[in-house]
Amino acid sequence: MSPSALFSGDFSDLRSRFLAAASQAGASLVAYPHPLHGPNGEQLSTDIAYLGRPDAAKLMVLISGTHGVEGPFGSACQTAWLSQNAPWQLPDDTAVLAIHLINPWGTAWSRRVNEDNVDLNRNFIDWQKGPPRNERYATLHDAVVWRAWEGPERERAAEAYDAAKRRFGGYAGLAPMIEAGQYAFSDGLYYGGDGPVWSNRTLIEILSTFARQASEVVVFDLHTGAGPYGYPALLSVAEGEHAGLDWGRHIFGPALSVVLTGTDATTDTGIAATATGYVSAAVRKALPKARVLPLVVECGTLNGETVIEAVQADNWLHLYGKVDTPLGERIKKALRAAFIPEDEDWRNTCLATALRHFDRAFADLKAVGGASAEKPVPAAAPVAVIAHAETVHPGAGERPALEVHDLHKRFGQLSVLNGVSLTAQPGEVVSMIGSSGSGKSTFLRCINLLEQPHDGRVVIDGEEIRMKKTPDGNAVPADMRQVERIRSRVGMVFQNFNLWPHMTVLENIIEAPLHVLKEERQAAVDHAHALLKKVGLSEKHAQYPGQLSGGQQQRAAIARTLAMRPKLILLDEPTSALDPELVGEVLRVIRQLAEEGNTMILVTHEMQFAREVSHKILFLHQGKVEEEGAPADVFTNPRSERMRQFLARTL
Ligand SMILES: Nc1ncnc2c1ncn2[C@@H]1O[C@H](COP(=O)(O)OP(=O)(O)OP(=O)(O)O)[C@@H](O)[C@H]1O
Repeated sequence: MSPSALFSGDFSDLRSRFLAAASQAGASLVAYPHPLHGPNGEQLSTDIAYLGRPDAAKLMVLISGTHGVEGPFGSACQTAWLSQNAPWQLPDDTAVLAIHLINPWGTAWSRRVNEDNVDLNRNFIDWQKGPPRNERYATLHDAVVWRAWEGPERERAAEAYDAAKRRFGGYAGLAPMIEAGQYAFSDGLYYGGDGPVWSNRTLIEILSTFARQASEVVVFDLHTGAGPYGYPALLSVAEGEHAGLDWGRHIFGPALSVVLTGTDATTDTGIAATATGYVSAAVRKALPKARVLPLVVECGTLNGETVIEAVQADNWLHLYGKVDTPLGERIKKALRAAFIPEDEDWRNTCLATALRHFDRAFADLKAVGGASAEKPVPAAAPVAVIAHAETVHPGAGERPALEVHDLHKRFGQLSVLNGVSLTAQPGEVVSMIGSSGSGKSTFLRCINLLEQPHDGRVVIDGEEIRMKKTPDGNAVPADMRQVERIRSRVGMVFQNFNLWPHMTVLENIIEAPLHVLKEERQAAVDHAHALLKKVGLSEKHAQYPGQLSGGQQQRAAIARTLAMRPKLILLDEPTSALDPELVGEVLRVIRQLAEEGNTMILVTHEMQFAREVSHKILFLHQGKVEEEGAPADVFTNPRSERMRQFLARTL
């Protein structure tokens, strides 16, 4: 395989090449499954390969995919270096840890950010202290984030952008303000998040498992997209001087550029010296006793303004556009080209330079304190899979969270459900899609008996709702106490929020826990505050629903649902009553619930979101399941003509 071919293919190709090279090298492999899947329905994970003794004091770490779409470069470097040095010989005191695609979602979906629109390299801040403020970005936000691809709003944004460029000395003056990262606009560029994201938590877990023993550590974080085209730069990014930087200067001399970051710091390397929250900071913080040399290989591609335009367009596409359209495909292609050019020379140069840096650093690492004898690497343990508590894959072998068999419902003469069945395993997200009037909402309402089905069975968490027949042949619940009990385990989020207008947000949330679950008041209040923090509404607890935006009301409604600790959450078009700019904040909360392993049945018209977040899609047509399956199958290869027509209308 030619070196440049190591860059090609999708997430699964990169992953299988890395795993093959790592096993050939004799590495122990561990997979950290990501809670979401890729565009082809593939299971996503961050994989690690560890070569050497577990107690090795000297450790070389290679990280790829911090910015998802840049992943193919880092992956190619890892795969090539592991293959090039096979069969591996290592001294007893030296080990290698390759962390493959730390933001696997971003690589799989070709996004620079992660599943929460977060720039991972701005997320490693000290969250105890709270995020820094970026007032300058706030003044630019409306100029770089627009809701419509064309039209007056986009034109106004373009004018504002040009005016800002004139005011701040061109794009070069603007870039440090935008790229510094910001923590106030979750739909914005270089958003650092509102807490540690999955990739952040996973990296820290990996380091504390595999690097804790090491006292001398070299870390390479592999990037593209900044600096001159095809000219890989070697950088070390730090908030201040430390021993690792001197070590780096000693190894690389003038080939290493040290970038000291700070609010008004500058650099000519193409990366943002104004930013905080870099991986480099995280590694040093995670390994406080070690001497750490954090290095970045940064391969320049297109000029900075073209790169940021590609990122901006992708941000629009993800928030307001549709990926599966000619425009969507054009935007994705431009984004990929801005980070991984289809250019054999660029690829070969970047790869060869990175491998040289690895070799040089590794030679010095082995020599620290005197080189020990090299020996063949011992046989590796088989692949292990670490399932985080929060990412446990929907449960095989457990009883289903929900089973619905052959559900029928009529309104007068109108047959709305004509035998709908559905099974959801614990932790699964099932999305119901279909035209208006196809019966989706009615189906949800029948599950918790807000509507009474005429026939069929509903089993929730193993308990079947007992029904009896009336003299006219209809089915009604046999035991209303059972219905109440089961209902208390099923949360429902409505299109129109349904908050009590005369109660504050906090009172809305504690109402049912106090009266239905009989929780102690203080416990209910504490839980409510924790939930408000989770949905980003800590400040709003004393406000009344009428004082909140639609998106905030819906997030409060979600917190109220969660307060009942539901086994199953039903969401009935939770974003369709919202203005477009408020949809994203609610989808992000729902996505977080999915990542945390909540079982959810979601009725939605947000196709891209359904595709990304669901394990299963059900397409209803005239009260029947017309098509069902994994999102990648249903959206990419619809079997029925009706589904094809529906997608053509909605995508
Ligand atoms: N309470 C009711 N009484 C009479 N007809 C009803 C009632 N609720 C729903 N319907 C009818 O049942 C059909 C299915 O409605 P339902 O709301 O389940 O569809 P849907 O697929 O959720 O549509 P949408 O996407 O527009 O919300 C529609 O024709 C609707 O008018």
